[in-house]
Amino acid sequence: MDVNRTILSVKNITKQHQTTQSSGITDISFDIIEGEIVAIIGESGSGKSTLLKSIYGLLTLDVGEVMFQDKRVLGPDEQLIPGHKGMKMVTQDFSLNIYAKVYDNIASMLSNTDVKSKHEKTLEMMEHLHIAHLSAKRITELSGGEQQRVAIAKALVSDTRMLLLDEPFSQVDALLKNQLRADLKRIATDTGVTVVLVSHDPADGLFLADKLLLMKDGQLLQQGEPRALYNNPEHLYTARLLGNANVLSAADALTLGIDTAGKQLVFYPEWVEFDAGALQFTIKDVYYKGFYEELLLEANGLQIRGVQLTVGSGHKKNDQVLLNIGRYITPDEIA
Ligand SMILES: Nc1ncnc2c1ncn2[C@@H]1O[C@H](COP(=O)(O)OP(=O)(O)OP(=O)(O)O)[C@@H](O)[C@H]1O
Repeated sequence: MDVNRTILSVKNITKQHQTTQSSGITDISFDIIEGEIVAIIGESGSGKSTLLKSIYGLLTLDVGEVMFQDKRVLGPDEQLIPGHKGMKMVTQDFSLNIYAKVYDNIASMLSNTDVKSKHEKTLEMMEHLHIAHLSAKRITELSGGEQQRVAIAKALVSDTRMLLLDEPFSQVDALLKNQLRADLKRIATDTGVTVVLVSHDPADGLFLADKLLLMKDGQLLQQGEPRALYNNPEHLYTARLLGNANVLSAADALTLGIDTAGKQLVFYPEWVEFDAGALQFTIKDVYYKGFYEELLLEANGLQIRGVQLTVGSGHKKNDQVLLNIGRYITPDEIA
């Protein structure tokens, strides 16, 4: 039997920062199941970091509570070292001792009462993170990606059940990013640890997460499994954040023969069928992207962006093409 055990429960939490404008997070509630990877995503200033810090016990909440393994997470006014010992947060600066060796950075998290077990656990964690070969290197000798693995190993070695990651891929280039995303997924599966990460790049969430939490203006706008949210966004914000959504007004939709009953028409470029249907568009521009081309299409001043074709499909600038908007949604208008 599949037993889904809640490891974290966020109950109606509100935290307003002391500024003249309203800022922070308002009345947020959700549960996280043990072993899940959860990504908190949203535009800049939407409250992602405030939420992560609240979960970790770094902020004194105005209202509500965070329960980790059925115990309330205490805030900074209640205990000197915030949080809970089963949770660890890895921040963007990694907080490593840069002069110490990789091994010592990780081992320093364990007590000396059982030196043999300390050594074994450190070795085991380095194996898990694929950094055993770096054991004797100093942090200053490592790349950004390697430092990140050491930081995660350090966070996980002391029986951590939940890993909180603040923008884990912000320090690495695009090539390494895919590798690190895949690594993080593997590590979570191998160790069974629950991961909560904050990212300004929704692609991280789509790639990695079992569950997305979409923040907007300090509120939890939508939550759910990435594929479900991508395919059925309740709000325009969700479609814009997760995909390269095209948005047309109801009046513009009508000119294309689509009656949206006054709502905006939203569709991803991959929902547009090419050389099909009866909508005649002009190719206004072709953007070369390597193994594919992206088109800018226009009809009567209406533009459709992001439709992709494989290179060599034969379509070029100023060609007339027929399109069919094979699928669209008319989500609620939270911009
Ligand atoms: N310590 C603070 N004092 C005052 N206001 C704050 C503080 N921290 C955050 N805020 C404000 O609270 C709101 C949410 O900020 P937060 O950092 O949580 O958002 P975010 O989604 O993580 O943003 P970003 O992606 O830019 O890091 C913003 O309006 C921000 O200016």
